[in-house]
Amino acid sequence: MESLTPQLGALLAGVATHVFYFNRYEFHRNVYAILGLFCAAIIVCQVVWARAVYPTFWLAGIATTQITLCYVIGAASSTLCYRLFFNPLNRFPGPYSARLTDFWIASQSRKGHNQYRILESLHAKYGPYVRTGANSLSIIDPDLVEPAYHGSEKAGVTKGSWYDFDWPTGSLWNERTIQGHHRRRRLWSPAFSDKALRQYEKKVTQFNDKFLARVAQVDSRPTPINVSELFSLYSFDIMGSLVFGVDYKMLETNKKHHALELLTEGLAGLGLTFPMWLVILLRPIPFDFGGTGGFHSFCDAQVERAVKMRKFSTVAIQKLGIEPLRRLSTMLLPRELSGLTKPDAFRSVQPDRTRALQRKQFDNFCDAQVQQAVHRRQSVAQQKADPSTEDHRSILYWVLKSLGDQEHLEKDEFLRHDARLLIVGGSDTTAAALTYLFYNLAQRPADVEKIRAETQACIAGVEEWHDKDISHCQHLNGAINEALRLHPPGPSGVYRMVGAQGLCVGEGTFIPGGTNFNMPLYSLNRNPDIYAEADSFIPERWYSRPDLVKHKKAFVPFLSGPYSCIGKNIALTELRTLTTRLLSEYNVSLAPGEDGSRLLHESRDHFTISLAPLDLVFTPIKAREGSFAQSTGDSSPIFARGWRPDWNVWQAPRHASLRSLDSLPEEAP
Ligand code: HEM
Repeated sequence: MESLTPQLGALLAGVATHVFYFNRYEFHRNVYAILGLFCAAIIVCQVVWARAVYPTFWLAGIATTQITLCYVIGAASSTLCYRLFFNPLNRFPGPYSARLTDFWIASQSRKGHNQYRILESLHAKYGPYVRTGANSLSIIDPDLVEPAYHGSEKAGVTKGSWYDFDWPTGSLWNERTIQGHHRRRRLWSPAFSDKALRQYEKKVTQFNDKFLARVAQVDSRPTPINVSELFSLYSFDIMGSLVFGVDYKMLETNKKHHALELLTEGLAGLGLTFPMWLVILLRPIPFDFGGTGGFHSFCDAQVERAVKMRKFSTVAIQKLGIEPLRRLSTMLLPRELSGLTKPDAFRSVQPDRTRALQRKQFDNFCDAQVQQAVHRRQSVAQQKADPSTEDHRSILYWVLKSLGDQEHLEKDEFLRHDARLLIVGGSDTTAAALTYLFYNLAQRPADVEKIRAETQACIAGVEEWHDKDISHCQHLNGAINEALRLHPPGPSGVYRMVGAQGLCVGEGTFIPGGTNFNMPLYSLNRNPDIYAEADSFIPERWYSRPDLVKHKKAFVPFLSGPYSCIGKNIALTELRTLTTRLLSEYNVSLAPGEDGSRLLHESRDHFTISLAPLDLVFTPIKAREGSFAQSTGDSSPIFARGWRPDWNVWQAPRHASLRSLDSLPEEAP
């Protein structure tokens, strides 16, 4: 019995560390310290026992291993027992495996990057509260919207541990405490003031012109346009110009900037909710998979590394056996690569960059832009140049102004993170909103007519109209709301944590303190308890049919409260002005053979949605009103029936300001 005392002690120590530490505190931020302490304890044990207790180093090693194992078993069994029997979250329904591990939900969504769809099916099965992890819930109860977002400060709700993926640095968005977040957001306020927004709108107008030029380029022969891509180019061009003051000219050249390519793939891991301790633990691995690429990228990187090693030593690979690698790649590689034959799969992997590296490159790109913006501002300030030059009006200009004359701002880790945040937050989201809006409008000519009529009434006779002239157009706003409701750009919602005191929701649901939760916007926005005819696109529900919205406060596409979207007004300006411009000149329809199923089913949930293609046809209104429309004896639905080569007899309307773009290449995007 006496000889078992150290093992028993280690077992109890394991239980105690779980009960008094791991189970009570967020330990992921200290994961390195914990690991270091653990390794140090093992080494001390080994050395002390080898010198003082056991006759040989070998025997001391066996004893140390036993003790270590006992400690780990103690901590693991205590965790298991707690999760199975004592966790207060066990009264919430959900898959049994979700009780045990946070890996469950990540493993479910890893293959298809479709977490929001998995959450949708879980809610359909279990109701408004679903257990999705050892300490997390997914909730679509409208009563939670008020404390979670509008009144989060009062309710003690903060951002969840998910936001620590860049810990200990990170952007404004990663700031979890209300005070810390408030402090940082104050710096950004001047960049989003009314005065600044008025200046940004001029830039938005320039990009609207360019967008119409792209469409006009192909409209003399209505050719299908992949609008997912074109709206991405548009929104990224705008964000580059607004944030950094640089025009990347993607709309003119119809070519994606490499940073945009990197952005999409590099952020894929954000849509997977792996436990944060693992993400932080594995981050410094040379392939830098951690920040957001997560476990998935790490696995891809490992496979890639293994494949590269093959080049150096075929003999070694032969000894390892290629078959296990192939199997591993089938399991871990993105779906599009799995199922390929062995050489194909490896050929595809080799030239491909890992997502982690792509993210790193995207970060480098943003850092370089920040550096240039800082230098530009400094040099212009030194020359006392005209402060009304365009560069001065970028978002970074305002932020640098708030920061004052600090030295080496280009190296400011937080500023660099914030610049990346703006690019990501402002481009993907707006592109998604525009794409889904036009997906719906393309199938609803009556809504297009209504929007056209009301916007034209507002801008007719106004020489240079602005967003404020159309911002009250009810059908336009209603259509935008419906697109954001049915297809939220961040479909899985955001991650929040309940304060230590817990939270009472509605009439009697208590969420224990420290619980992480998310409200998947996709499911929340289609909840029949909140909206009548929840799956239908009905713009009128936002103005003349209030009976179709049962909980108005539950509609939060930009969130509300202290953590809400800072770029909401810019986004709405883009959405309203571009839609008005497009619909005033074009009818829109699905391209022949397009039914939107790629967009609906193949878009990937990377926290924001990464869009699959959608082909639309824009047809000049003049053409429709002319003899062709009459010759079919049909009205607007004709455009959904297919493209006819004889449409090319109609000349595209040209905006006077677009003549400079006439030299653009001829091919369709
Ligand atoms: C339709 C377009 C947009 C939608 C639906 C949208 C939605 C959201 C949502 C839901 C959040 C909260 C995220 C969270 O708490 O995790 C957010 C935050 C944010 N958005 Fe947007 N956004 C859009 C456009 C934009 C634009 C154009 C910009 C930039 C100009 C932008 C910049 C930001 C920033 C900086 C944050 C972080 C704010 C903070 O943490 O204080 N967004 N957005």
